[in-house]
Amino acid sequence: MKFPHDFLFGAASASYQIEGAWNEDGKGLTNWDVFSKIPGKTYEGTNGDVAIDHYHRYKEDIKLMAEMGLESYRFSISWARILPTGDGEVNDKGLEFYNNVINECLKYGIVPFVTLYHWDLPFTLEEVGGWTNKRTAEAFVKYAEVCFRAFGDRVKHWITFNETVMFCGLGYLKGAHPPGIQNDENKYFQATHYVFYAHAKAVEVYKEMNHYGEIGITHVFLPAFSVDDRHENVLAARHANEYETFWYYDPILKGEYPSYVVEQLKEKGWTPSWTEEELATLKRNAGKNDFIGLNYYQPIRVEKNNEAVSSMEHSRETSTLAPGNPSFDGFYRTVKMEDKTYTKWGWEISPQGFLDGLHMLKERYGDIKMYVTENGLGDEDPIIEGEIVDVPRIKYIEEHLKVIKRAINEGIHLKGYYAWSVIDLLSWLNGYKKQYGFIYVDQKDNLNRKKKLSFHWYKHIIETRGEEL
Ligand SMILES: C[C@@]1(C(=O)O)OC[C@H]2O[C@@H](O)[C@H](O)[C@@H](O)[C@H]2O1
Repeated sequence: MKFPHDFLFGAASASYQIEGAWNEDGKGLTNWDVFSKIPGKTYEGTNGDVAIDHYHRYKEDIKLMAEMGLESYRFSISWARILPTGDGEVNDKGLEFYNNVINECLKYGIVPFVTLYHWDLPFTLEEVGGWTNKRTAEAFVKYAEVCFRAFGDRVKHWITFNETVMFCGLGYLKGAHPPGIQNDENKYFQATHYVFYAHAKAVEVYKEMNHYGEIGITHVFLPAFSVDDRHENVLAARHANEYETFWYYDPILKGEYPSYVVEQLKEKGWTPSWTEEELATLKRNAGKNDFIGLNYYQPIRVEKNNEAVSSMEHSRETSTLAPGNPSFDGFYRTVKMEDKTYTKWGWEISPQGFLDGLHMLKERYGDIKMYVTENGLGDEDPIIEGEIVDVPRIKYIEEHLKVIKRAINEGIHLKGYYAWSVIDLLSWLNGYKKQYGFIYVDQKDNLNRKKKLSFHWYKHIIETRGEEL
């Protein structure tokens, strides 16, 4: 049986990780341009100054996507190319670049799926408190409106934010991402609230413009499961799902925060300084969301944590979701289990965990449309006689596509799959240690592109609409 005719087979990227041209054509400084140059922050001091030079090679890259038969390309716009100071004057060269990228996609019949914010914040806004300052939320709405007006005639699929838990959690709890603050729960929850408020306002603006496209938000989807049936561990899994999933999806889809978390924030003094107007904005716009995007890589297996957790020191490695760490509030810890399979970076490989998690979402949020906006294998790809033989990636994606087909048959409203990533790109903290792409980029030879084995495999899957899966 094939995937439905309206199911989109896509792949994804992000501006800071592919574009380079960090200071070209009027682009403003971003938080990542600054943070990545602080000694010790990234592996071997890698940064996005050049990345894979997509800014100058986008035509070659999109042509390769067309050769793969890609139906849709998810990419992000760098806010600082459009509004270099965050909320000041528009930079026409920035508009020009993304108009060119969009038109190049459409030339090949590739559907552009645009993320407005994939972690690269104009530095002028970071300097005044970033997402803990309501000015950033208001600036985002202005930026979103500029993009809707400039590109909305051709872009009909919009994602406001990518993985809020990552840029807020790593920015204010683990300190591994800008602004590099550790263990500040008040700033963390405040930042997430202003992001949700900015999202709701952007949805409201978009719908008022009657572009007849669709808009949503993308979250990390990290379903938590207890390691066993012991009551305290079942409670730990519930706690993890409340803080890592419902805190993120409820304000978007229900227009209110999960009471389980709200009550505990009050007890701990971590309640954001939200206003009635902001909460009313969430409520008023919840029903206008067209979809949610799920970035699924793995589930987490949790147990109650009974050891005291002082303010944790974090490293690049502990900040990348590998199991074995206590939660920020010390309530639970993630566990690596003997009977599970893991990547080289300790991420569990669990298509079944995805299916179980999807049913959890359907139970809580009903029939909301969903896209898998990221899924893929970060690996050190085997190179044999000059060919990139990334069989592990093929197997990983194949197993997840099989489960997605099954989920659709079980009534889950899934309408597309975007592999992370379309092309090898810069990892925020890990440089080029692991690759994710269908297209290889030779860091040792002029960033030359080369089709991997998975490129040809995915081309076949798209052509046959996954009939054999
Ligand atoms: C931490 C990490 C990684 O490098 O493995 O997770 C998977 C993927 O998630 C994306 O949202 C990030 O933009 C991209 O850089 C990747 O980041």
